[in-house]
Amino acid sequence: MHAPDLRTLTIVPPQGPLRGRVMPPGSKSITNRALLVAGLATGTSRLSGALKSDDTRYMAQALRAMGVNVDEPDDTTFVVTGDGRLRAPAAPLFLGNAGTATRFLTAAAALVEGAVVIDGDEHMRKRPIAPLVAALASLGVVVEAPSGCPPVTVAGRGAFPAGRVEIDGGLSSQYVSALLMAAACGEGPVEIALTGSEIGARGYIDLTLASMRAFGADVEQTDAATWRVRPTGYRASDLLIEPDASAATYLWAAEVLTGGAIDLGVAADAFTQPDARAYAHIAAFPHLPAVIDGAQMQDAVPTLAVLAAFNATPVRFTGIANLRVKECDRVAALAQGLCRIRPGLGTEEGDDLLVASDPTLAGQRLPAEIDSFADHRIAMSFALAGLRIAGITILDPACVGKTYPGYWRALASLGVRYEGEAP
Ligand SMILES: O=C(O)C1=C[C@@H](OP(=O)(O)O)[C@@H](O)[C@H](O)C1
Ligand SMILES: C=C(OP(=O)(O)O)C(=O)O
Repeated sequence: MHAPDLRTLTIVPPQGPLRGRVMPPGSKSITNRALLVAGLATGTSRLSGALKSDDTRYMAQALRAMGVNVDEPDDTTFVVTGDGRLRAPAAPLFLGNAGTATRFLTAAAALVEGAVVIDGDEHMRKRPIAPLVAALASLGVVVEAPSGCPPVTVAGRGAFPAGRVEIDGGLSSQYVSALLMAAACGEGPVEIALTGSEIGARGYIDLTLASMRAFGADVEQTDAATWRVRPTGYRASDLLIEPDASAATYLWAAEVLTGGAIDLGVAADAFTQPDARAYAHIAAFPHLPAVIDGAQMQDAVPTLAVLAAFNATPVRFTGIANLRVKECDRVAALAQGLCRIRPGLGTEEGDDLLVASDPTLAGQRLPAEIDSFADHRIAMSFALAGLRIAGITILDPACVGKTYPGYWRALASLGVRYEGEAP
C-alpha cells in the first residue's frame, strides 16, 4: 500500500504512541560531498552508510559519465575509483532537482578538458546559479547560464584556476561549498572569500571542510569569511557516513507528536549536520519558542512548521527567505498546506512564516489534500500532521525519493497505516 508509485497517500492517525526503531538513511549532504571528492581522488574509496536516493544517484551517474568508476556493492555502499581526472561527458549531465549535485558539479566541471552541460528538471531550471557562474567566470573559467539558472555550460580546460574568488552565498551556501571542493584540484592555491550578507547555512560549509579534509585536502580559514585551499588534490579514503539529520527531524517530530519512543540508533548530539539543531526545539514541544530563526537549520523548517501547528502558542519562523528557492517555494507551500488543514493556520509575512498553532487540531478529522509541489520535505512534514489529524492526504508521495525513499515504509514499520491498507 505504501508503494511509492501511488499518486496520493492518506494517512490514518495511529491509535497510540509510535514506538520502535527506525534508523534514518545516510546523509544526503555528506554522501554527495564524499562521492565528488572520492571521484576526484586517485585510487579507490569505500563510502559506507551512504544514502541511495534520487539525489545521490544523479551525482553517481554524473561521475560515471565523466569516467569515474562507481560500484554499488550493497544498499548503503558506494565504491568509487578515480584517477584524479574528470573526462568530458558525451551528453549533458542531467541532475534532476539535486541542488548539491548541480552546484557542486558546476564548479568541478572546470576540471574537465572540454565542454560540460549541467542541467536539471523543470524545478532545477528555476533555482538560481548565477552567483556561482559569475564567481567561476571571475577566475577565468569559460562558463555560461543565460537564464541565471541551469542549464549551465562550462568549457573546462582541465584545471581549476588559482587565485582569489569572491562569492555571495546569500541565496545558497552550496555555491561556496562547490568552489571549496573544486579548489583543492587547483593549479595553485585558491582563496575563496564571502561577500554580501552572512550566509545562512554556515554548518554546511563545515560539512564541506570536513569532507575535504577526510580526503586529504589542506584548507584553512584565514578570517571569518575567507578560506585558503592548497592544490593538494584528493587522496582516496574510506568513509563511514552518518545518518541524515534532516530525515531524523521527521522521526523526532513523530515521537513527540504521538508521545512515543522512536529509537533512531543515533543520539541527537552525535550529528555534525546543521539540521540536528532542530532537536532542541522538537524536544521542547509543545512549548516551541515564539520565534525560531531557521537560518541555521533550513531543511528542518518544514518539520518544525508542521509541528508548530500543534504547539501551545504561535511560532514565527524568521531567516527563511532562501526557502523560496529550494525544491519549491517552501514558505508559500507551507502556508498553503497549513491553510488547507485550517484557514489561517499558516501566514506568510514578508519572508517570515507565522504558524497560528492550535493544540485542539489533534484528534480532529479535517480532510485536506496537501500539494507537495514535488518537494520531498513538504510531503514528509505534512505526513506528520496526518499522525494527529484524520483525513490528511499527501499528493505525489513518491517525491520523498529525492532523499528518503524508505520514508513511508519507515512510518509503516512504526505502526502507521495508510487509507485503503489492511490493518
Ligand atoms: O550543502 C548542502 O548539502 C545543502 C545546503 C543547503 O542548501 P543551500 O545552501 O542552498 O541553502 C540545504 O538546504 C541543502 O539541502 C543541502
Ligand atoms: C534544499 C534541499 O536540497 P538541494 O538544495 O540539495 O536540492 C533539501 O534537501 O531540502
